[in-house]
Amino acid sequence: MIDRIFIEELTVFAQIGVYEWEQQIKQRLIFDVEMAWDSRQAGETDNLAFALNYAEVSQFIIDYVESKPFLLIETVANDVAKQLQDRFGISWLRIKLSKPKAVAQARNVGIIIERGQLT
Ligand SMILES: Nc1nc2c(c(=O)[nH]1)N=C([C@H](O)[C@@H](O)CO)CN2
Repeated sequence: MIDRIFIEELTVFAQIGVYEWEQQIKQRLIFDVEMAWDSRQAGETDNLAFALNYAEVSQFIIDYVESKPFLLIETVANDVAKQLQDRFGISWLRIKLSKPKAVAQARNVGIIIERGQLT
């Protein structure tokens, strides 16, 4: 299956980081997400019920990441991937998670993960 729903540059303000000073502030994380989804039924019926609702997925990511503190971006990416797969029935996804202010000399740093199988 080759269809994908994507979300680009979803911004979330999170308590994230390994250092003491990072526990006191919120920092910007940016998500780029690609999710495999068979879109044929939605496309044939024009019915959102058969679609992977990107608005719902976006809101879930925001609520989840804002709900608790994290140390590593690895944990955020891994947890969000697992939650999305379990809650929305997504067989494969790729998450690029950026923490743009983390290294002053770099434009951006982050992680890219893929989970599941492209069927
Ligand atoms: N691979 C990682 N390296 C680092 C992380 C991380 O989450 N994953 N985090 C930090 C600090 O929190 C940093 O962002 C503070 O500027 C350092 N390295």
